[in-house]
Amino acid sequence: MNIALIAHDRKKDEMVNFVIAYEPVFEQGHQLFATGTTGTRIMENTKLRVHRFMSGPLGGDQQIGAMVAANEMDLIIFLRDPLMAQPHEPDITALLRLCDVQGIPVATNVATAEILVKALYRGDFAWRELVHKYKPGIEE
Ligand SMILES: O=C(CO)COP(=O)(O)O
Repeated sequence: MNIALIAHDRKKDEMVNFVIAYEPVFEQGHQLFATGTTGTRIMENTKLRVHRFMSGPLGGDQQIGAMVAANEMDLIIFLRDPLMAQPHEPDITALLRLCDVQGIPVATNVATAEILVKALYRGDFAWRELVHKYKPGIEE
């Protein structure tokens, strides 16, 4: 499963603590992706390997969005800061919109993230493997 982890600045500690708590689940054969600073913080605090895209304000959300558009991202945990405006708000909205276009499970707070990670552990997202297997190639 390809999993994206994204957190705004005032949510980064929460994200790091969350990933530490569920590290045994995340290390079970999943590929982890993150925006730049979030990924760095996770790698500094866990043994997990994370593919880091650009920082969010510089286009990282859009890079993850490109994977979602291609139906290559399976699960997103995006701890947004609901109390601070972000300069790249349009990118954030676009990413969440693409999740709705493709029907990708996305959590925007830690309570929902916990439910999704427990579902991941149970194998509830195994259907996504079929999506990968039968995903049509790029049309001519
Ligand atoms: O801004 C972000 C998501 O919108 C997060 O970016 P960073 O992980 O680089 O701080």
